[in-house]
Amino acid sequence: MRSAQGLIPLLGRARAALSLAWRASPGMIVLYTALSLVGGALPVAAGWFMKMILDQLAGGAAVGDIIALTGCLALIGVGQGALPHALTYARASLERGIGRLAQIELFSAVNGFVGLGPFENPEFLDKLRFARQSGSVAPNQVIGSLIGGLRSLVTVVGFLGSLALLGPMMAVFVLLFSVPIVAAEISLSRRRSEMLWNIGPTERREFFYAQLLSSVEAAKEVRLFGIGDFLLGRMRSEREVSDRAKRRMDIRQTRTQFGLAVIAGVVSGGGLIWAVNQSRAGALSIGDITIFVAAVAGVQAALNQLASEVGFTHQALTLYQHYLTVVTSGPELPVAEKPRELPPLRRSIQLKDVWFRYSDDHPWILQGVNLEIKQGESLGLVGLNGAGKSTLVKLLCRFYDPTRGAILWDGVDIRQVDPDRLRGRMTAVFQDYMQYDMTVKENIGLGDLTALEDIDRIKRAAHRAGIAEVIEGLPKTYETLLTRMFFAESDKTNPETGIVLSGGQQQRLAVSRVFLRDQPDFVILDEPSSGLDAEAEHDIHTALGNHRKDRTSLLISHRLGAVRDADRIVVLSEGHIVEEGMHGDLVSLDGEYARLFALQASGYTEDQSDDGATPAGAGIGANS
Ligand SMILES: Nc1ncnc2c1ncn2[C@@H]1O[C@H](COP(=O)(O)OP(=O)(O)OP(=O)(O)O)[C@@H](O)[C@H]1O
Repeated sequence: MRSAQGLIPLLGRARAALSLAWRASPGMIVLYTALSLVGGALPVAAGWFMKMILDQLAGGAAVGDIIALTGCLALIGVGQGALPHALTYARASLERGIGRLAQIELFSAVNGFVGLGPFENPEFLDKLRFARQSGSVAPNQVIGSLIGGLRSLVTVVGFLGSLALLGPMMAVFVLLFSVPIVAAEISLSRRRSEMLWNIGPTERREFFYAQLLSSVEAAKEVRLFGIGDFLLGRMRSEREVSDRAKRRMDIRQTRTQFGLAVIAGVVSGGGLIWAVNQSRAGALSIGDITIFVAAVAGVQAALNQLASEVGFTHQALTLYQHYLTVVTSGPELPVAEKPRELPPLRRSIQLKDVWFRYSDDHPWILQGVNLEIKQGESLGLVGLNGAGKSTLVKLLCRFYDPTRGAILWDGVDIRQVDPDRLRGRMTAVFQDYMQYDMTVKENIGLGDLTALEDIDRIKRAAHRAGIAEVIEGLPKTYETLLTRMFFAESDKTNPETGIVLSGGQQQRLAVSRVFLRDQPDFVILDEPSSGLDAEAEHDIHTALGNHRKDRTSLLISHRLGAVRDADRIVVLSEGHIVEEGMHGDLVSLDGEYARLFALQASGYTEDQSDDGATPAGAGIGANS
């Protein structure tokens, strides 16, 4: 486990957890503390009143005196009965407040990441999982333990004081008994935290298989290839691995706690023998024995409670490290303190000797790429799978920074610009575009929040993406929910509660987000038409072509016909630019592009002459 385990870091985390709890709900903390302190004093008071009643009875006191004492004891009993409910209410309110604030702070921090690095890093994803679990658990645990500890302390001090009056050695003996309990609980919690971290990857894999078995995306292949049992087997064996680790931990814990229970029994039994002997010798009254028994039991229960709270707190604080790491990490990419202005693009976007790899352990994806995209130019980018095209897009959007080299916007390094301003000047359809489980209107409106409520702009964008007609036919047109996830029991059979679009329709919706941004300086289209039928692809490329006209654009497509009308085409291979020029130049060059183009063209021209191959499908969106 990588998190520091020393006392100082733990105290630092405890302070941070308490600070969060205080910011979340100061009033409830005060109420909860007050109720807890009263709750801690009540058992001691009950013990003393019981002792006094018994001593009065044994001494033949007046009935009136005994009734008054009994009345007080009854009142204490009422308090003891009612208090747990008040405590539960206060605790639940406190937990809700802490949970809400922890969630907001965590997701604000996640939202503050500039790029994609953390989201594509498995170690970070593990941290995030623990952070989500521990973000509210630790502050709740610390505040609960602290107040519960105070309450136990009141009980322990009260009873120890009583014990000290009766037999000072017994008080010392019972107190010493607490040391091994607390030490054992801390050791157990440390081991449990380590175990939880170690089984993180196993649990992630188990979760992955469970997702595959239940997700609609995977259901087709799972059934067609008959891999359900195979995945089930893998999920089960991952589960068995994590369960074995947890069982080992449970056995260790049970063994330790059994040992402690034996010691507790010996202490109580020894104490009782001592008290009975003292009573026979006339040194203790019946009432003294009562309070002695209550004190030993009360101190042991309070110490046990205290020790397990310390153990839980230790474990929660160990995992809380992940929460603090996430919320305090700040942006993962450097953000300029005084960002430079980013006026509309006038000259070019330039990649200067750009090298990139995802981490030091990964291979180079881009190797010394030099590329200038002139203002107003449409650039086509082609290359085989894995050549680095989408990676280059990620750098242009500043989802990552180049490992070496720079990307310049009119000569300004994009690292010196506010990332939001940079992205505000672009628009994009990504290869792995999103469909949001929201209404049609929102799905389009998210392309430009200023248009979220501007139905005319949204309709225009839908129209240009060729999806308007489909939307008009939906039960609630632009207000139709594009998911069946949120239906209520009462309307689950009502189609108006949500529909599912086809893959191509979803892609058109993603394209309409591009059309919503009226004046983007730079348009990125990474396989914008991969899921469309031939006619739709033609329509979309024509519309996108118009949208790109006079704008700087980058179009990535494996269908070379779609990029052939670009002003310039660049061929990327294994992280290098290997060819560039216009379609005709590249075909004449007879290199990689010509080879790929001929390969695609042959699929359409089998029964035509070989010369002048113009693939019908490959020519979609072209000037041909
Ligand atoms: N987050 C990541 N971490 C590590 N490696 C990655 C990551 N994303 C992509 N890669 C690797 O980078 C290389 C280039 O991937 P990229 O997606 O840029 O290629 P591409 O040219 O867009 O391919 P395709 O045509 O298949 O979309 C691939 O080898 C891929 O495995």
